[in-house]
Amino acid sequence: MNPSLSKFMLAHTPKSILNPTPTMTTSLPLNTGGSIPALGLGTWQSAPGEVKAAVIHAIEAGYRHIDCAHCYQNEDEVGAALKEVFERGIVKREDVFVTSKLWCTDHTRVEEGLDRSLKALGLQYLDLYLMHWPVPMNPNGNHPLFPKLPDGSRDIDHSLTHIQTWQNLEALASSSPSPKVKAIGVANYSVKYLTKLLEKAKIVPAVNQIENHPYLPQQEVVDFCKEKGIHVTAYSPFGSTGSPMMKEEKVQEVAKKHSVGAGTVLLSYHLARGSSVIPKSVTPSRIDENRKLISLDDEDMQKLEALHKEKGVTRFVYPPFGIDLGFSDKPGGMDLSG
Ligand SMILES: NC(=O)C1=CN([C@@H]2O[C@H](COP(=O)(O)OP(=O)(O)OC[C@H]3O[C@@H](n4cnc5c(N)ncnc54)[C@H](OP(=O)(O)O)[C@@H]3O)[C@@H](O)[C@H]2O)C=CC1
Ligand SMILES: O=C[C@H](O)[C@@H](O)[C@@H](O)[C@H](O)C(=O)O
Repeated sequence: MNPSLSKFMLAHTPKSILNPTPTMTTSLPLNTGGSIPALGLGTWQSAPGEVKAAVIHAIEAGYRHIDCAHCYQNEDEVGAALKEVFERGIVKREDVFVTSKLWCTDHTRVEEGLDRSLKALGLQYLDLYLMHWPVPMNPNGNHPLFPKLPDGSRDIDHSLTHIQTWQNLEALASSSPSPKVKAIGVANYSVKYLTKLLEKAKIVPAVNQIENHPYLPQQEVVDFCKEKGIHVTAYSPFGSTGSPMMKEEKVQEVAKKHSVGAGTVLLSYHLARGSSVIPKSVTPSRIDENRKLISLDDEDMQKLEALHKEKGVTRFVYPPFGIDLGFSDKPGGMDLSG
């Protein structure tokens, strides 16, 4: 085609055609050659007794991505839900993207941690296995998940670093003949920790799952991940428990402009940035509502991107590890970056 004609057509093509409206099953590429569905169901703090119904409802409603973790203490119920949807023929195993995470007390026994999650979930393989935090904790402490020292602080295991944990995950991902994980990644990694990891890594993490919303855009992490080919998944998109971000005035203004709910704006913000997003709900009507995504325009994004400067950076999820994880909004603590 004549180059000036193609330039003209590009300039006059509606933006909606160039950037089609994302849908919940829009697939985003991973550096493994695979892909991840743009929207997943979160399961943290989804109580046993509620999470099975939530997962079944989500799959029936079209979700194809479930975010789990051993630490959530509900993987057996998620597994029961998956068993049911597979048996009822609603979806096949290969049509659902299942993520789980290696908990901090399992850094010295990654295969055991993985096998425990696979057993609870009733699966032969995971689509993605993440290191939940770059912080090893005592595997033989006074609590299986949250061991503490007598002074009440978290019982950190200083016998290994997150880099050794990553090397053990790499071995799992490259085991033959068929690895039990299709992809490995990390969560809660700052640029500082990622830089140290990449110096030694043979496999670049497929994903970095981080807290992300307009009060905590983490632009430096998102940009760094993009440069290194690491996909970002945004967690706590509504500001976690009680969804405080939904009340934000500017979010509501954007929602009103597009005649959608505040949740749609908060989820669509990540799609506009090339990230996937994993809202949690155990409420059927909200699980349905959270499927809706739209294309936000530059004006909307500018408004949302200015929010953390106007209101201050706010991080809703920051466990008391006592460790400096390299995030500029949370200085202090021991440096374990290696
Ligand atoms: N890697 C990590 O360290 C972390 C990962 N995650 C993952 O991300 C997921 C999402 O983050 P999470 O912290 O749970 O919080 P979210 O930001 O997803 O918010 C969840 C809260 O919002 C409510 N909610 C959901 N949808 C709506 C709606 N449409 N209208 C009003 N309220 C709504 C939920 O209530 P209800 O359920 O009662 O409907 C719940 O109280 C987690 O579940 C987990 O899978 C989260 C934190 C850390
Ligand atoms: O994924 C969710 C969060 O990371 C959660 O697992 C942690 O915040 C945990 O409750 C902790 O206290 O360390």
